[in-house]
Amino acid sequence: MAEARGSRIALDGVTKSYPLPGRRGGARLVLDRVSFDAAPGEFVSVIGPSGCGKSTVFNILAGLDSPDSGRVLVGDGAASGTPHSAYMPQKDLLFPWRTVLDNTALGLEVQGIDKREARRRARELFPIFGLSGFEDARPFQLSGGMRQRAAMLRTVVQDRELLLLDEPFGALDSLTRTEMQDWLQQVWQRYRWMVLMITHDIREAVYLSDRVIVLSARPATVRREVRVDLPRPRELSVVTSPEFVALEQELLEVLHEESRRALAEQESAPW
Ligand SMILES: Nc1ncnc2c1ncn2[C@@H]1O[C@H](COP(=O)(O)OP(=O)(O)OP(=O)(O)O)[C@@H](O)[C@H]1O
Repeated sequence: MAEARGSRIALDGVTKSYPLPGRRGGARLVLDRVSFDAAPGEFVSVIGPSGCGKSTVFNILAGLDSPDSGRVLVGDGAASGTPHSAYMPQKDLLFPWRTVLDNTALGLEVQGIDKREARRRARELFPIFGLSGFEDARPFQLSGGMRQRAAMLRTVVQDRELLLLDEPFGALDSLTRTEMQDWLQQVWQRYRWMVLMITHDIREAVYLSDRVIVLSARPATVRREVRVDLPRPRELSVVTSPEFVALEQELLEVLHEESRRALAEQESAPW
């Protein structure tokens, strides 16, 4: 098992508003003093009602957006200009005209790494990501699970301290999804990346994570943090253990409560 490396990354009192769409003036508060962290080698999931601000949190962590107030901390200091995270968005965004290898090397090329070197580094990971033999294939020749693994390889190969996975398995059928969760659990165990993952699937969050963070209805605040102390490696059958079911139940109750609040809020102020 790899040694966990890197620095703790934290959101410290992050607040963010966006202008109201189609209205002159006025703003919608999306994040309200959100604070949480991830430690090197830790797998943390973020769940919350639809539209509560999860992707906004990721955009801020990835440096794609900036907070109105509050900070992103890396170690003990405020994040500098260098990106510390690699972001895997909801859609796999593989370019259809590029081979799988060229797609997976793209993130490194964008960083300015020589094309041959970028391909060499990406190619090395193909066996781990179950993609050997598909280096020269085009994305349409891959199954849904393989496409997601290719998108994840492109993210991991960038060798950043933090991986941001935004619903990585959201578009997959349930069997493929379970296989991918099992696979990710095994590779994570080997590499011990620091991961923040957005998911709508509580079972997936508990199965994969060391900690689950529940965001409230918008404006998002941290509503609950739950530690998952189930021993690793986790068999798929762990989902039926009483400890697992109790955690799932606790999270389900909080999430339902927040989803109901989000719905009520939307009915009273649909903008
Ligand atoms: N660039 C933007 N400009 C204006 N409003 C935005 C912008 N980005 C997000 N929002 C608004 O902020 C709120 C939170 O959006 P966000 O995508 O972060 O939620 P989410 O929790 O990731 O949603 P979902 O679970 O549906 O993916 C939404 O009301 C959205 O319309």
